[in-house]
Amino acid sequence: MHQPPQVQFSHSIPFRTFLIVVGTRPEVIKVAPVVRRLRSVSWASVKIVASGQQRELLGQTLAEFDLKPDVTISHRDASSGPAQVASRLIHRLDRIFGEEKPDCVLAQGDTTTAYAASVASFYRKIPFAHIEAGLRTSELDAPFPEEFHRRSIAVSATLHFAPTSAAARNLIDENVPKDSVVVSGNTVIDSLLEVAATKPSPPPEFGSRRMILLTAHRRENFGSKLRDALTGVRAFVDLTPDVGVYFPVHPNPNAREAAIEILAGNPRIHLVEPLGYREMVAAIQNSWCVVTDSGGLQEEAPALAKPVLVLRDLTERPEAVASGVVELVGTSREGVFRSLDALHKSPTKYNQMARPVFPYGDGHASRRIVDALYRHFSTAPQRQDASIAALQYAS
Ligand SMILES: CC(=O)N[C@H]1[C@@H](OP(=O)(O)OP(=O)(O)OC[C@H]2O[C@@H](n3ccc(=O)[nH]c3=O)[C@H](O)[C@@H]2O)O[C@H](CO)[C@@H](O)[C@@H]1O
Repeated sequence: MHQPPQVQFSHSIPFRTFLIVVGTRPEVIKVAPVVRRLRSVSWASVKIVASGQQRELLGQTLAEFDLKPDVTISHRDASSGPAQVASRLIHRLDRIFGEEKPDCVLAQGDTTTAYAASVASFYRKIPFAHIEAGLRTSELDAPFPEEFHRRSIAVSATLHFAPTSAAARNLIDENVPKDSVVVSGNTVIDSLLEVAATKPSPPPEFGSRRMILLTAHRRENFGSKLRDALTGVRAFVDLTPDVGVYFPVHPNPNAREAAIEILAGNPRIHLVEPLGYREMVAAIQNSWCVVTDSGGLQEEAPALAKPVLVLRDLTERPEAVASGVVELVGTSREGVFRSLDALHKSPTKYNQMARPVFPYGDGHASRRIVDALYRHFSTAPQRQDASIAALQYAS
């Protein structure tokens, strides 16, 4: 595996304090390696702020990665549209940033939490470092509201950690200063490879049947799109006796109701509660293929040599599509049925898609990120724009 260039820590830098803001399961999975690495260096301290955007999944995932939030934002108000969550969080984070006075705020991805953290940092003039920067679809509302969040974050961030060269190019095309962009790889591959190496056991339902690992919960698919897609999966499984489905169902009621209504009642379809990350990695490793609208699974499954059918028309992760191991199949019932059937009927097609490819990283993204933070803070005075050489790496 390619090793990233080592930064020579030839002189010490003043001690720096970082706040990492997380709100959802995938953010924890993706920031955990960065937190661990920042905690292993002598020049930094890091605190975790839990935004509570996803309450149960956030707590479970933090515990699984042995992380405890230093500050937890509790929500008494139950209203949960993106506007309410964003406005509450900007207000609360502003107070926290004012009290903590960190040298830098970090957040990952494109959630309302990451967006609110970037806005609150901007108002406080605190440098903001964005992990998983530069992902883009061509449409501002797909995915909704994540595409808007990530484009907005790019406007004010000081450092942009792009997972791929294409993501870095997207940023530069939007006039983000080149020297503030670092191609780091995606930290999800750090977490994935670490967990996969421990060889977690597959869920008992897997047996010897070909298992489709299914996840579906994107806001823009709720309603008829999700129902159509699940109907396509159901029709395929009803007609194909050697195939089963394993579906960890997201707690969102829109996802849950559709899953139960359309998929319950076939003994080869297993609807289960959300999995811990170890169980999830085992489920990917032992699946026949992955059918999903998730972003993270499009990154993880190719690294574990599993074909992915994506229940969307667009993706901000085109690299694995270009490699031929991920296919965008949309959400129509015929399209989903046809794609599963083609994969089942053609061993050649299956084998072409079941290859390990690593377009999103090599497992060393967190090291590149912490090295880049070191470079930035060893040269830049506090609270000033970044000047950092773009690190390129061969994936
Ligand atoms: C399409 C899109 O905009 N997706 C964004 C969304 O993530 P994303 O769509 O990946 O969010 P998901 O909730 O699907 O989470 C995926 C992650 O959770 C794991 N998993 C999933 C199910 C389960 O039962 N147990 C479990 O551990 C998966 O292996 C994966 O690592 O927020 C992320 C964090 O900001 C961003 O990086 C993504 O760009």
